[in-house]
Parts: sequence; structure tokens; C-alpha cells
Amino acid sequence: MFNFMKKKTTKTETPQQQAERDSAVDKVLLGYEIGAVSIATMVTGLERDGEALTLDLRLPKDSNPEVIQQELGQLLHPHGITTIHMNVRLPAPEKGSGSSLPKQMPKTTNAMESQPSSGANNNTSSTNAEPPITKAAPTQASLAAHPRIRHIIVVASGKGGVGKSTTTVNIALALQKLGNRVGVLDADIYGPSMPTMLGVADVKPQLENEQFVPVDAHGMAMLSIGSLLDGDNTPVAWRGPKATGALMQLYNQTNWPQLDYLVIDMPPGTGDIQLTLAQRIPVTGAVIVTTPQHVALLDAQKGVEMFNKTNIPVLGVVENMALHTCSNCNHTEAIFGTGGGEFIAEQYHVPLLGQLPLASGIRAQVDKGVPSVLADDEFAQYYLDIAKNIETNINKFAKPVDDKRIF
Ligand SMILES: Nc1ncnc2c1ncn2[C@@H]1O[C@H](COP(=O)(O)OP(=O)(O)OP(=O)(O)O)[C@@H](O)[C@H]1O
Repeated sequence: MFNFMKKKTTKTETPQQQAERDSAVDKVLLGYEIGAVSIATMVTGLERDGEALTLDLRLPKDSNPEVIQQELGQLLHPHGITTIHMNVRLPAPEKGSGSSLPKQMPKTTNAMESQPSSGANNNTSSTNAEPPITKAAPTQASLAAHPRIRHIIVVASGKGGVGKSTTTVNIALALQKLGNRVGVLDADIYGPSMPTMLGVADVKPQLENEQFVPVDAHGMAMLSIGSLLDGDNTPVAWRGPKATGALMQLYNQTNWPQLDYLVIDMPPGTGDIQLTLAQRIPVTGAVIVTTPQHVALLDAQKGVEMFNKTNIPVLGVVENMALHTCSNCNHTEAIFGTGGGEFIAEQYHVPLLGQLPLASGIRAQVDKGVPSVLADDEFAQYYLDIAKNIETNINKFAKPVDDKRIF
């Protein structure tokens, strides 16, 4: 299902040329915008065979595929792409309004040509009218709330390895323990760990009416990009358009039950994938996880700035591994320095939601698939306090939904 980025190496293409060409294609797609939204978010399939690129696209209404094909051709030609095939899906025209789209569109463009090729001799691109899954929307304000999800919280970190996933899973379980219906979407393409941390690594999500059915993980509705990968589908190798396309598919094409909270474990960093998700999913607020180390702090600042730019409220900062308690002598020490989370919270006027100890018990529990909150160990209270702080802040930012049903 997610194997929609296919590459065929030609005999004349070295691995280095191949990587350079792929990266150039990504950059061009990410930078090409339709109505202030990157076309990368509209790619549902992409295949490159040497100099020929085939794109499956779901375009917003009023787009002009011919012009898009032509412009992409010109942008990609310097990178060795000489032919572009486009399969286009457009929203069905509104009743009574005549479509302004040409009946036939070029399927193949020679990227050297300055004018789009046209006519029956050139084949037609597959253009199927269908209702759009989501409305392309550049700002949070214009995104509709999910009909069954009251709050979407993204958990982000500027850099990998700060304990974002460990914190996400425990916060989600803590929100559930406070009486909420909770879902978890593991969007961390670089290291999807939710299934393992929740002890459901062997359970595959089912498909029902072409929708994913989330896995039941201790009463939470969980879906991970990791559950959908197998064999050689190495997530690390995923690049911008493929990753954002797959993640949007997970959000849109999942039969999420009625939820008070959907907690999304974001990929680490503040690059294009994160930005695109932040622009396309109706998020109530973001939680930023950081460690007291200076480098991580600088990256966390970038995270706060990214969310400010995309008008997503930052619910607060969690400082992970803030203190170390020695398991032998119980001596507590701030081995990474002190005050990092407080510093960010003060500088950006966002709350410090909590400070977590660096404790081997926290790691051991997630490794076992029974996180601290589930095990109700001595660290559970830290996460419950953070969840309470989130609940205190979040209602200010809620997007209204009426329907309430028990999951
Ligand atoms: N407070 C903590 N005390 C001890 N170990 C922790 C703590 N938080 C996380 N860890 C451990 O640190 C490692 C990295 O944590 P985790 O996978 O949650 O980080 P991450 O930021 O999500 O990483 P990535 O971004 O690479 O996915 C894991 O082994 C985890 O068990």
C-alpha cells in the first residue's frame, strides 16, 4: 500500500547520480506550490525510471494540470528529468457549473519543450473526478476539525533521541487514565516505536471499507506507520513527498473512533515533513520535548518557532532527562545542566508542563512494552501531572465538535 515510490535504475545511472536525481526531484516538488501548498502533499504516487518521472497527483479544484506539468518539466529538466507523466485526480465539479478543465490533457511532457504538448497523439493523462479527501488548506484557521476527534496534540522535538516517543506514550496513557478516550498516531517515520512501546508490535491493523482500523493498545486506538511497513520498506529511506503523502493517508484514511485526544508522535526535527503536517492536520496544540542539553535546546527553539509560524498553539515544553537519580545511592544530579525547559518556557512565553527524571526504570518499562503509567510505577505521577497541565491549558484552543460516543 505504501510502496508508491518506485525507482528503476538505468544502466547509465550510478548510485550517486540516482541519489542526486531523487533528491533534486524531492526539492523541486517540495518547493513547487499550488495556492501556497506544496505539491509534495498532493503526490499519491511517484515512480522514476531513469529520466522519466511518473506522478500520481490529487490536485485542488481550479488547478491547471497542463501548466503544472509544463512548469515542473522546466524545473526538473536541469536535473536530468526529460519526461513527466501525470495521472491527475481532481475534485468533481460542482453541480451546474461547467468544468473549465480541458477534456484531454497531455500525459507525457518532454521537459525540453517550452509549450505543453497536446492532442490525442500525445495520449491523455488519467484525470478522474472524485470528491477530495481533504481540502488543501495553507493555514490552521481554514482546516476543519476532525468529526470524531476533539483534540489533536502533536508531540515534537527539534532533535532525535530526546525521549519524545517515551514521553508521548506515557502522556497518552496518562490522558486515558484521567478518563479520556485516547488515540495515538505514530508518525515518526525515522523510528516508529509506538507498537513496541505499547506491546503490540505483532498486531497488524485491519482494513475495512478501504479504511485502516486502529489497533487496540490497552484501550487506546493506535496506528503506526511502523505497523504498515514490512521487508525492505525502510522508513529511513523515505523522502519528503512520500513520507508526507503516507502520513496524510494514515490520518485521513483511518476509521478513528470517537476520541477526546489523538496524540501524534511526530518525526523529530523541524523540516519540510513536519511543516507540511503542521499545515495540513487540524492541530489543537503542540507539546515540545527537550532535554537540558544546549544543542537540544536550540533545536527545541526551532520547534517553538515553527509552530508559531503555522499558528499552532504551543501547549508547553516537557523537559526530559532533567535530573538523574542514581539507582544505587538515590543521589540526584542534574547531569545535563539545569533550567533548559524553564529557559525556553520563559523566552517563548509557553508553559513548562513538567520535568522528568532520567531513570533506567522509565527506559526499562517502555522496552518491556508496559510504559510507566501502565505499570503504575514511581514515575507514573510525573506523566499524570503533565497530562493534567495539558488538560488545564487545552480547552482554550479547542475546535468545537458536537458528537460524543463511547469508544
Ligand atoms: N526519562 C528517561 N529516562 C531514561 N531513559 C529514557 C527517558 N526517556 C527516554 N529514554 C530512553 O531514551 C531512548 C530514546 O527515547 P525515545 O525513543 O523515546 O526518543 P525519541 O526522541 O522518540 O527518539 P527518536 O526521535 O529517535 O524516535 C530510549 O531508549 C528510551 O527508553
